[in-house]
Amino acid sequence: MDRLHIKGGAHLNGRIPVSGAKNSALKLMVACLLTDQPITLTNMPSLADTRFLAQLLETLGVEVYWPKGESTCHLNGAELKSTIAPYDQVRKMRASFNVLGPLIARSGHATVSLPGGCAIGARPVDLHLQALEAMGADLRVEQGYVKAAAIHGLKGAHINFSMPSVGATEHAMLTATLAEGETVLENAAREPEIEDLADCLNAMGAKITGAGTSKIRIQGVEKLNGTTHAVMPDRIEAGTYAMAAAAAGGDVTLEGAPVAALGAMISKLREAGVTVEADEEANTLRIVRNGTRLKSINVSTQPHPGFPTDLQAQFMALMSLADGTSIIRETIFENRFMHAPELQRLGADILVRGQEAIVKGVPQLTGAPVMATDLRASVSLVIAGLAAEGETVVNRIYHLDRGFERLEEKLNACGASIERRSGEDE
Ligand SMILES: CC(=O)N[C@H]1[C@@H](OP(=O)(O)OP(=O)(O)OC[C@H]2O[C@@H](n3ccc(=O)[nH]c3=O)[C@H](O)[C@@H]2O)O[C@H](CO)[C@@H](O)[C@@H]1O
Ligand SMILES: C=C(OP(=O)(O)O)C(=O)O
Repeated sequence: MDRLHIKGGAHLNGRIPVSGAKNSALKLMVACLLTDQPITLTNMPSLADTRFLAQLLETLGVEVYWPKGESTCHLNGAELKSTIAPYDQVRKMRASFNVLGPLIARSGHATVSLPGGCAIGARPVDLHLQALEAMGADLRVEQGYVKAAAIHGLKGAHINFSMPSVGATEHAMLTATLAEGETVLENAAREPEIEDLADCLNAMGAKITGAGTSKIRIQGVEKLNGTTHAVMPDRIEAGTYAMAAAAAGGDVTLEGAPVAALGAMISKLREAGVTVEADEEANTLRIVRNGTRLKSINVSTQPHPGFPTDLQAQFMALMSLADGTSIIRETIFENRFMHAPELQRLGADILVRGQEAIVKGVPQLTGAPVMATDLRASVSLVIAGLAAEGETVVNRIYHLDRGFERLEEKLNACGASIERRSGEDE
């Protein structure tokens, strides 16, 4: 199993290019199931998750042409050969469950394993299933699989989500593009990745308005076409490197950053005393911290445009070095503080009480062996390791490889010292 050896203490200076967004790319890839014409996705991040989803799509009969090292992926779903998404290919990743609705829309039936993904809470799929049922799908859950059929086709529906779920909004939107008549999604999630998906679907001939607001309207069409679409830049990756620079100190410019999508994170970094120069036209974000100690501030995760849950762990790493006490509230997932005990191994002072973590900043962290427990938790340990004195070994980085493209290369180019080694955990 791979692990990272990080020699902490170096300031970060330089430029980091931001990759395409994992959470957007995955749903864009699923869109290829809705058409018999080719889809080309550019700015694709080559990650464990995107490569893994490509394999699931191949199982379903999609021809995938995506050579290693290339950021353009060609998907051709002209002839689907299966409507079964097996457990082994769905359990590792949340987004793969979103093939269910498109398969029903295209083929009239589907059997899809219940999903996995990061172990950060119960993560039910009731809202996905309610939306598909409202559109006329007949669903049964048997032996861990959702078995679905829509004998009379899918029909547009009025769906009022009880909470703004990103995955359920995207799943309903994908499915409704081919349903007969109008679908209205109320209390829809407003994450930027939803707009990116709507832009791609509209380029394929879908009729979607309101994506990015809490009310989305989808006028069903009979057929969708192929298209070429550039995956939006990864706001979580950009936010992560911004916090790495803030924690380690230095002067880092993120290139191709989705500045407008990062408003909440930028304000929190500024409140903490970090200099952030955001240029929306040039798509750059410059992060500077020289010498001054970080101020401790409170944060509560919220659906977009609030502070993203996917940046909470990274922010905790940062606050563990701040002057004073910070309260971090996680309101989206029930169990997303698994990084706290690992950060404590590096000397952080954190007390978890239910949905809150009370972080008393310490002047210095010290390197130690730690274990990655989920994707964003892993990268919070990298951030802490970069700022810590001595060597930190982050074990089980397969979690990290799900969502960060060329992480060591990007950080080492700015002066970090991170080495990947294989073998037993240390
Ligand atoms: C692959 C991907 O894009 N993953 C992102 C997506 O996950 P994902 O789409 O799984 O997250 P959701 O927005 O659906 O989850 C938000 C909340 O709704 C709850 N819920 C969700 C669906 C449902 O059917 N029933 C239900 O109760 C969840 O348990 C959670 O408490 O959005 C999350 C919240 O921004 C991010 O952390 C994930 O990185
Ligand atoms: C939690 C994440 O992914 P998933 O939803 O696939 O578990 C994530 O991207 O942080």
